[in-house]
Amino acid sequence: MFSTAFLDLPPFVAAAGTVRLPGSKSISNRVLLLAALAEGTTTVHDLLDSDDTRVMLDALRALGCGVELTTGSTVRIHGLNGQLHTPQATLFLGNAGTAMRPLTAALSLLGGDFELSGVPRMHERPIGDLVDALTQLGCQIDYLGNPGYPPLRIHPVAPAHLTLDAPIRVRGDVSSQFLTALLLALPLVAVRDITIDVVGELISKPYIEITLNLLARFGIVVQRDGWQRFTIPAGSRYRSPGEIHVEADASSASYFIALGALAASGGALRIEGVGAESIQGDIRFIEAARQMGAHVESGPNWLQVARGAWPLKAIDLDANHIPDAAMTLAVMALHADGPSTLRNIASWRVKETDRIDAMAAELRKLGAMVEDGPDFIRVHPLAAADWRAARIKTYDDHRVAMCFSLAAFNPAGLPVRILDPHCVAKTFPDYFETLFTVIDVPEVPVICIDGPTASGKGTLAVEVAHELGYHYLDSGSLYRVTGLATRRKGLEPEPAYEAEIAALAETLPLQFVKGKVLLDGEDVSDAIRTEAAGMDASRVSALPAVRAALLALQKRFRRLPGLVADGRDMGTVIFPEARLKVFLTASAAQRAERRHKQLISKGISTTLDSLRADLEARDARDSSRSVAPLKPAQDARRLDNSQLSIAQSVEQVLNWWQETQPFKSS
Ligand SMILES: O=C(O)C1=C[C@@H](OP(=O)(O)O)[C@@H](O)[C@H](O)C1
Ligand SMILES: C=C(OP(=O)(O)O)C(=O)O
Repeated sequence: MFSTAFLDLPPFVAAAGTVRLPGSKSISNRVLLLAALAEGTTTVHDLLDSDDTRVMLDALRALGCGVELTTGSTVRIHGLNGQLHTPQATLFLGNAGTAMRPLTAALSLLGGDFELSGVPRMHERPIGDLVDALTQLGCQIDYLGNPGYPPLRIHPVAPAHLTLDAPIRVRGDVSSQFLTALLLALPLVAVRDITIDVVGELISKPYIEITLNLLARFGIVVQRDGWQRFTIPAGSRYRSPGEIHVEADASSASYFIALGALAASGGALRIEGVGAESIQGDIRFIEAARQMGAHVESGPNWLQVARGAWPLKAIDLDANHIPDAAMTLAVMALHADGPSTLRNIASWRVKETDRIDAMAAELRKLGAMVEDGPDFIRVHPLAAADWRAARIKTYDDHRVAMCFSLAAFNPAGLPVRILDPHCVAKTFPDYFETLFTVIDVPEVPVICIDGPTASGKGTLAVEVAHELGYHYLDSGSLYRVTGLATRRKGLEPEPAYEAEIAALAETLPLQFVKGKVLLDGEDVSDAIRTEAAGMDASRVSALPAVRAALLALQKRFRRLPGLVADGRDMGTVIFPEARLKVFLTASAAQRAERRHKQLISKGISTTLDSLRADLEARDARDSSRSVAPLKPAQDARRLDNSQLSIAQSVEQVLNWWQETQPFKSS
């Protein structure tokens, strides 16, 4: 997951390959709650691991439910059998509607004292219609903030005091989750038939199908009269199915379906974990994508997508049945042959953010003309000349972030900046990493930081990489590791062994993991940092065959979303086309002092004078060697950090990087 302030996506040109998507949020949280209410143990396979499921799992644990995390994405839930072990809890439910609404209903009926709260936006998302329905039953719920919204306090009520004989009326026109919550919870008290009447036009209907389907898997067969009346038969009891598999998330699939529809070439994009037979209503996104021209094939638990019509065909769609996935259509609409309209989407206004406003504002930043109203959005196509490189605000809404990643696919070849990319953690923490496995870009960004020994380039490069979410290549350590591997093989770092050392370098089993350098899995970070190892590194790096062998290895580090490479010849030899090259220097006195401190802190004794003499000798050798001598690239920016703090150097490099980007501040 990217926890950076922003993530820059270079322009995409093609997409191909296979993605396996994480589990459905809607199924995961329903299954967790049902398993917790049921008798017996339920093993849940392929459970989504994200913010929304984490708050549900934490809540279940706080209620005394046994939650066993087994291998990978499998979780074992030991059901409460309708009996609370802990009838008192304060639960934080983040921004998970699928936790807040169903838990409110279940806890109101289970009897106990509970406080339910969430993130500030959750306290702006309505729950009044559900509370009204529960109050008709005799439940006691107080609003702790604004009436009609969380946070809530739930008081215990004896089952005998519940009024179950009259139909329970619930409004369905703000969120279907209120009806889902009642359907999931009422079997707890089904001593007689319990009827729910839906008032107003029910929205997001396919989510009710998911609820009914999963209730049936847990032994509860709800009788229904269309979308108006639902009856839970007397004597209904949750029975664990023992094992249950969670399908991949159909809404998450929409971003990859769209990508397949947009990508010009590169072959088809295969999506695994969900197919057209899914129980999730959002799978009907594929009908809309096909209508716009996408080629979508499907089989058991897979989809395959390729570009069909181009430009895409404009669409005019009542998108009430696919409220989440429909946002993706709004970005596809930029490539259509006319304006596209998504209708009947008023519920967008009460989700993670006001999604109609958010989509309209951010699409406009890209240059698009957008019309919007209380329950619709109309997006006009965007001509190549009108696209702008935008900084996309994400409003802590995972779907805004994921939708706008698709804007990196544009005919103007512009990058897109996604602010606060970590918001995808709500339902798809590794969204960007997954995206990067299937997209093709003309140029992966790279920043080179070269400079003499002990200039602080490693620290600077690590920090810059951290700020941008980029990969990091410590090329100096490649030579150090090669030097170490050379010694371990019993060879001298001399020209006489050049061929053997080059062969060794070519297949170096090297990884940089969390600031550590691993050689064949062994942490050699300290072993390669001794002065002797530095000398060996300098000697092997002067061997042309070794440099050639390490060249390909170094280039392989250049992966999305970008790379910060530090060394001596990153800008001159390895990545000469890099858009930003920094040549970092500091006075020999300063560098000797820093190195001295570093070694002392590691318990290695040395003197300042000898260090300075070594540094100067090494500088002379590195800048006079015939192969790739240490010198700034012609187009390098020089940074003397003798008088700068690390933070100031980082800021300077980031500012230079920013100057190479087309984003306007907006
Ligand atoms: O029941 C569910 O799992 C959901 C129902 C929908 O909400 P509304 O019914 O509020 O539209 C949907 O947007 C949400 O992401 C998940
Ligand atoms: C609306 C959404 O979430 P929630 O389950 O919190 O309602 C969503 O995931 O798009």
